[in-house]
Amino acid sequence: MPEDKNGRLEYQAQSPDESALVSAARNFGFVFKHRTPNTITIEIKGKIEEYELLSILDFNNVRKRMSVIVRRNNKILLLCKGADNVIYDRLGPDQIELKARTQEHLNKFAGEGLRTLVLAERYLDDEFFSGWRQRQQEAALSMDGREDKLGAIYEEIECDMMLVGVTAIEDKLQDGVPQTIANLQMAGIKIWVLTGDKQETAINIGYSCQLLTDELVDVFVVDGVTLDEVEQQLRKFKESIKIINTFHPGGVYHNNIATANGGNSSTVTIENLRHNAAPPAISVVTFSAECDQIFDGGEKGATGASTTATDIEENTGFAIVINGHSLVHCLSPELEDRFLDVASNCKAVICCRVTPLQKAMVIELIKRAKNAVTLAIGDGANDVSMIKAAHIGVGISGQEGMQAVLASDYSIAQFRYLERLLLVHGRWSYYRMCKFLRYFFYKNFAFTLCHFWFAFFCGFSAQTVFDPMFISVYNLFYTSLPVLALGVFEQDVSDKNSLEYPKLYTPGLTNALFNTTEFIRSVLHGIFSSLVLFLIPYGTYKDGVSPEGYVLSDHMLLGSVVATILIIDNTAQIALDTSYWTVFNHIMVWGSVVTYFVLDYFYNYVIGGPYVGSLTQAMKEPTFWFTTLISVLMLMVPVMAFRFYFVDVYPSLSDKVRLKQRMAQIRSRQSTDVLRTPSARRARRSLRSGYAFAHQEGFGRLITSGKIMRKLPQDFAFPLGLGSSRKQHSINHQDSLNHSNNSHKHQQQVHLPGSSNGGDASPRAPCQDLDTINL
Ligand SMILES: Nc1ncnc2c1ncn2[C@@H]1O[C@H](COP(=O)(O)OP(=O)(O)OP(=O)(O)O)[C@@H](O)[C@H]1O
Ligand SMILES: [Mg+2]
Repeated sequence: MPEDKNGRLEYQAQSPDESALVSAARNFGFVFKHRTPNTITIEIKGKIEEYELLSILDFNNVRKRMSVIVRRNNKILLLCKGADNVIYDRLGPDQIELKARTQEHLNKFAGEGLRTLVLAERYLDDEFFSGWRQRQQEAALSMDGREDKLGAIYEEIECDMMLVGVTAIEDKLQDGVPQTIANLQMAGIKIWVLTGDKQETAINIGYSCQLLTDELVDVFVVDGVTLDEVEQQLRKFKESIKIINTFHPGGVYHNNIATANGGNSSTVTIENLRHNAAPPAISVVTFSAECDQIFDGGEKGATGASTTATDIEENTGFAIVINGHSLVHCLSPELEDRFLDVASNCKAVICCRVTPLQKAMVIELIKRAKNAVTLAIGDGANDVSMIKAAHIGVGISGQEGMQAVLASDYSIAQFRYLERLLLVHGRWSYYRMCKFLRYFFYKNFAFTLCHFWFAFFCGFSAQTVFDPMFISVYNLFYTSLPVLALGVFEQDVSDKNSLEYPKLYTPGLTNALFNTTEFIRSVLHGIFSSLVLFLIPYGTYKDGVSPEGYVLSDHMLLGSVVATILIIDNTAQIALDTSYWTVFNHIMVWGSVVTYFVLDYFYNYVIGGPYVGSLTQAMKEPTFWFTTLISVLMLMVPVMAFRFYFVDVYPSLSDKVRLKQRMAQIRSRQSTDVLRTPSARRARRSLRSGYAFAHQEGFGRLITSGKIMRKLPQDFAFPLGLGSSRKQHSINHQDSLNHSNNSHKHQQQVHLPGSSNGGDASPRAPCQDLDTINL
């Protein structure tokens, strides 16, 4: 539809291709002026021409073409545009030379990454057309199988056409696509591109978004027409992979050894990388982070998650490009295993000329056969089925309309925001959820099992150790909000660092933060806590008498004391777990303890609960305070020792990044608020000497000066203070190894072909080496 905007014609089109074409024609002096339901008016070099519009043969993704039938000067003309292979199959005879020349142009355009459309025309005689129209109207009115019937009728008329020519439209990548893909790959996510474009265009896009690189050993192209051909091609590729793996043990084979995965997985699918301001989005990317299955025969080693990611990224191996007609066979039950086997060995998978249904089928296959978590991202109506099929559907709102957005779970405005969605929000969400769960199990086991131990001392009489009111509101009032605040606000590293170190994402892929082991650990921790919580007060108060001669060994007093220590322990525990303190966390955590005492008083004294006076009496005696202190120390010291040991000796990437973040904070705080006081100067001096030391010996000795120790969060101060320089050496060694790999990679990235096509001149270099975290 042409629209007059301030004297200039603007076009509203169903597809951005079309608006680009009519705009270009307008700029060359062929203006699409006006349109009514039955007429089209154009202006050719100032001369008005009017066409009668007889019929529109709509586009769909199966037909991959569309036509209009128009009449002018009593001649009926069919004009058709569509995908090259589809139009070529429907051309009349005797155009061999024209076809060959056009094919050359097509290849050239597609090789440059342009979206091509082939145009053709056919003059129709009146009689044939009226007969056809009759049939078309009948088919259009039929109640069942209308689509198929119309398809067959369209087929009748869209044949014997004359080739007119070919158009090519630049479909620019959106900003930041190569960078986003690189970072997501580094995060251990596997990417598949599913596009309706032709093979050459798809490969070119693959290069410009750096999914395909010159580092690849081989790019396999599957274009077989029959099942046998496709099978043979797949078999051949499998052989090549085997041979190369044998001869390049440092390459892909290396991955086989090092990939470690808990058997779970995650796959992600993506669509549309194109620029909003440019013609339409065409690419679909599928991600899969199935580390253990990606590499054939990969042994499950004992390596950690970050190692897995390193190995994935080092896999320069293979890429596979599959054509739509071959994909049909690849998705058949006979070949799907073989197909997945080869695809899993490839760093990049690109499927071209794929129909919307096939996009969904690919995802279904990955979900089913790989047991992977999939994410699909796309912007067009042709991505809707894929977005619906994937576990997580992301729609990009852009020029291709809102269908994808409406079908999706998340919608974003640009492809590059996916990085933040996954690496920041996705990661935080997982981290929060796991911490929440671990704490939740812990606190409930610690609470519940006190009754179990008490059963041994109350003759299994089913008497409860706590006040029934306490039991009812323990989870509701005293311990729910702190863990909720943790579940909402917690973050181990900042968003900036999450993006800077994509490998921080990998624990999620391997379910490292909450799994059976973690569950058992929480339960054991709960059991241990409940033992201390019950037995220490029990031992203390068993035959207890106060100095004034009051008997302290009664059930209610014991119950009150255990409950109080339990609440204090829960609070201390969540305070230790919280690494990101907001004002809400403070209110919830400390407020919970205060609430406990206030409610206990209110319930017993004001409402008149049965435990009136028990806690008050206990609190009057030093015994209570010592018991509380000893119990809390016994509960917290082992936990802290255990955590500090691991943070210090086996720091995860997240620990290291947190430390770096913390140091940066201290530095900026040092330089701003307390600059001029003598103590600040001393602190800075010690910080500096700490740094000097840290550079030589790792960060182990950094915290030896008291000033800094107070500034670090508790879970860092101790481990660092206790740090052994021996271990730090090994960490540094590992870092330097990573560094050498990484600098090698960066060097290679400079030479990537098509990086200039990315529309992303100064991408943020993916920073994934651990040694940047050096102090
Ligand atoms: N409006 C149209 N008119 C005629 N042909 C079209 C039109 N839109 C697309 N085509 C042809 O049909 C093919 C398939 O289109 P489809 O929408 O499935 O995928 P795409 O837009 O090329 O890619 P993507 O899957 O990345 O969106 C296109 O490559 C193009 O050749
Ligand atoms: Mg499209």
